Amino acid sequence: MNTAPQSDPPSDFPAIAGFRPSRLLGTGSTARVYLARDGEGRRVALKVLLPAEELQGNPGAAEMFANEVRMTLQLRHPHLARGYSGQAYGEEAWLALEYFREGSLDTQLLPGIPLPLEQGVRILRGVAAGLDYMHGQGAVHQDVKSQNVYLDGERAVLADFGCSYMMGQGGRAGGSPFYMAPEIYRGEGGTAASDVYSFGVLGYEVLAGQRPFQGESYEDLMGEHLLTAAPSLSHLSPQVPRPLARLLQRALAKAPADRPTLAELLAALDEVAGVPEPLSAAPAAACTESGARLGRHAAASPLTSQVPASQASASQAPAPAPADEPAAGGLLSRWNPFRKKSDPA
Ligand SMILES: Nc1ncnc2c1ncn2[C@@H]1O[C@H](COP(=O)(O)OP(=O)(O)OP(=O)(O)O)[C@@H](O)[C@H]1O
Repeated sequence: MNTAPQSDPPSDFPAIAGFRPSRLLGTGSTARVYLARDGEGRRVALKVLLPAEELQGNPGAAEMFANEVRMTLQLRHPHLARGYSGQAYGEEAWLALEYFREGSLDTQLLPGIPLPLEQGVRILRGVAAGLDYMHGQGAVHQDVKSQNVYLDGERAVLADFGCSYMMGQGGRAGGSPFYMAPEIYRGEGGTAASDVYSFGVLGYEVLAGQRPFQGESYEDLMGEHLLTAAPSLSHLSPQVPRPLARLLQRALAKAPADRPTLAELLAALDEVAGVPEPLSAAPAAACTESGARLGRHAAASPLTSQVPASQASASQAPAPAPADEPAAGGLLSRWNPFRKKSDPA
């Protein structure tokens, strides 16, 4: 049942046919995000490309947004943000996706304070499962970070596919400086192993309450990611079982080939979680196909091509019934001073 108030939305809100925006959730580097009701009365996060005058310092923004629309509508997994519909191109490009009322993980993290082990492991398992699915589809995420992980009760969901691409089709290297693998700093293309590296940084953030490298500028961080060995996670956070701590530390190996696979990481996380049916082995509820793996980190060739804009704007999918809107709220304001996406290539 549509319980949306019938009053008109404020006039400075976008007029996207079929949606009633009610408030601004936030503004990113490419889009403004509104809480809105769609035609079925469900709550959605409605992402709308920023107007051209606001994108002038960011020439690749429209392309990045188009990419995000296509990838979000294409990928289907319980631990990836669900896209409902969108329009990839044009000045009024937009994307309607699953709304996460609890907000993103970064707002729940306090510097220096790890999450309780059980909660941290649950979050990491979810992210690893979503990422593993992406890799199986031939895609790389390229921007795994706590700001792009959303929480929905016990479910952790990886979102924001603006930097993602299908490896078979090529794309630009990118990411966020606290999380970027050495090869990305060197301007090489991102691979599944680069995502594993970013996942390792996320692992430290969640389980140790701090990122492994803390530089205060882009250059400092580049030096640390390229040259400094990651601190021991067991030392930083003795409550993390040794095998998992060692694996997460190995995810930060400078050479991509020395990093563990997501399957190895998932198995270690499953072990700590003590799950009877490992998430690593569970079928992805919403997936129709799965990809064969090529080598340790390589993804299969893409099983599906990117959704063309014409299809993207028509794509619709059923969604869970929305819960009541809560008071949004995290414990902290954003913890990442380096918000700009970089493209060192
Ligand atoms: N699906 C969602 N559910 C709830 N809130 C969301 C959702 N998507 C985005 N938001 C909110 O909107 C803000 C802007 O999101 P967006 O993804 O555009 O940018 P970002 O990830 O914060 O930054 P950047 O685009 O620079 O990476 C987020 O910080 C978050 O507060």
